[in-house]
Amino acid sequence: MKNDNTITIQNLKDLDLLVQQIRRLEQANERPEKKALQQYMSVFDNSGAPAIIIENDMLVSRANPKFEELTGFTKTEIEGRLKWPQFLVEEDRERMVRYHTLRRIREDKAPEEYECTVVTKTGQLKYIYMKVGMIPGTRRSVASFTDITSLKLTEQALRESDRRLSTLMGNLPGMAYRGSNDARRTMTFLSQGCRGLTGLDPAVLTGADAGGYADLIHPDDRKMVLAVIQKAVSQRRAYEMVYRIRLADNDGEKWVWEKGVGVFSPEDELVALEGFITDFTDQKRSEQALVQENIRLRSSMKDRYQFCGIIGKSPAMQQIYEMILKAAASDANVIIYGESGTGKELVARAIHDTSDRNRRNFVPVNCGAIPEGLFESEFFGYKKGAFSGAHVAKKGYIDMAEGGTLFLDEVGEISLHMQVKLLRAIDQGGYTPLGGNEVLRPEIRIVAATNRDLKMFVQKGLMRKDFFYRIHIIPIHLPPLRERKEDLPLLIEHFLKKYDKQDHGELISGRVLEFMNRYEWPGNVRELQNVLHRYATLNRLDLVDTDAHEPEGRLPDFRGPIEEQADVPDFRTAVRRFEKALILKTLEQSRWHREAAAKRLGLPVRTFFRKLKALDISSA
Ligand SMILES: Nc1ncnc2c1ncn2[C@@H]1O[C@H](COP(=O)(O)OP(=O)(O)OP(=O)(O)O)[C@@H](O)[C@H]1O
Repeated sequence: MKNDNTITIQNLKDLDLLVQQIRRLEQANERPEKKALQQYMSVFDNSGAPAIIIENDMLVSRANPKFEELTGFTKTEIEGRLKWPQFLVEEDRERMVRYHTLRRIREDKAPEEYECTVVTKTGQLKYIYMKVGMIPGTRRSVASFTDITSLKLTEQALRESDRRLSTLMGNLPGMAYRGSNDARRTMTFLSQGCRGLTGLDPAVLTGADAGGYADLIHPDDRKMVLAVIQKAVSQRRAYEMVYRIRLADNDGEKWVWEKGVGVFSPEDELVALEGFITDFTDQKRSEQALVQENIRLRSSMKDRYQFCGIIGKSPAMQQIYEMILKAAASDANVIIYGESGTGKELVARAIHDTSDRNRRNFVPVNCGAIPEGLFESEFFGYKKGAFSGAHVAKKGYIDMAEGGTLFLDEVGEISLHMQVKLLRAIDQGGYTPLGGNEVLRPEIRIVAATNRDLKMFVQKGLMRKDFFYRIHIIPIHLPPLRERKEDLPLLIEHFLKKYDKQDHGELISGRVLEFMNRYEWPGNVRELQNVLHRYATLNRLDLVDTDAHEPEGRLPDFRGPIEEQADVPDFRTAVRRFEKALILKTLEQSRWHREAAAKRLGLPVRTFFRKLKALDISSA
């Protein structure tokens, strides 16, 4: 505090200084001169905080303008007329009188600072925080106030909303939580719903030496739960999952549904996880019952001639349908063996579509078409700027398949080096997108496919044993078309219906059908599909005869497209038709082995696959 007239008491600290100053003058035995006193009184009056001087008999002898403002009484109404307790609510009076008396017996006996409630002239209540000190050598005290009404009201509103929230949470059919992001899932708060859900009192799980919530999670689900949380938190998004918990006292288990989110500080540090967990047992049980019922119904269906878009009613295909349903009901990895064109991808899709992953992605990857150098970026993705040319971040296949199915077609083409990386990614180790630093732990199911003998690959050292055993859990062997000729009529009918706008179906004579029946179908269903597609669009039936004898009247052979297409409208169309015919012919010669066809044409595998797509051959 400075010693001039411009000084004001801005707050309680200034009041302290004022009292100390008076005390010093007293101690120095220098009676404050009239002028100095006047100065102090002026400071008192100009104080930014309400202040009063209280006499021994509790009469207020001086009040500053701020106090007038606070209470609505004027100086004339207050000074020498009103006693301090008269400004207080009934409940506070006794306490204030006690402090007042104590302070005069021994100053340090009474608290210096406290809260009380003042009643204004109009009867309004004001919450105040006050500080009181004795004026040395006198029986007077000086009190200064801070109006904390709005603070108190906010506090009350907060308490009320807290109360309402906890009533609400207490009555919810589940438990709300706040906890740390650690492997034990330490909880700092659990709503009362904890008892109903887990059989445990919230205090048991939140106390200082409580075991973490992770202990309640079923051991088979724990890894998945932690991985889902880590992944969501690292991507700043909410997590949601269904898993099992074990109940207290070995009282069985429950399925629960959890949804939560990471809470971040303004400095962007993860401070907690908050969310909600609710009983999901009934829903899960009815879902499981439905899947079982589905399996039962489907298994009991006799003579199924098609399943999830797969055509075939041979006993071999019936067995495949059973296998698909069994694989769909489990979460284990699947490997599909079969020659090219037997429908391995169709089977993989059917497993995905009938499993409870069907709301997430099915991501097909042709491992044979990815050059070694691009493998990592294709599978793991990359961040923007990870390498020159990475102008935008790109998701990898693994991330795209999160929660769903990753279909690894031609899995035998994956190099040993990449097998290690993939294995680590899908097991505990996780993976990091190129140019990134967070470790992602995927939750995917792998369905792989191959037309090679993978056991032989392992023996020859072309496939790692651990990788093989990781993917070879449920094997499905798709029979080639020549071993299920009884499916031919159904397939022919199906494809002609699909492609034939002019209804050539009737034009396929008995002799041609017979020929088709004897034909070996090296390209399996894909070849049959392409032959019929061409037949429907070009009115030509091309088959490369192997051992079968052609029917009388010969099927038309492959002919040069230019002579045949005399009505070519332009150069580009002509080139396109030529390319298509050439590729089809080469595919036939390579028994529909696409890599072999690419090699024969001297094209890089990727380019060849692009062409197949552009010319609509792969989907034909
Ligand atoms: N049983 C079937 N019913 C209907 N269409 C089928 C059937 N089998 C295969 N197809 C069709 O044949 C084509 C090839 O099938 P798919 O791609 O699933 O075979 P694949 O075994 O994965 O072949 P590849 O090993 O060459 O990748 C697809 O267009 C598919 O729709």
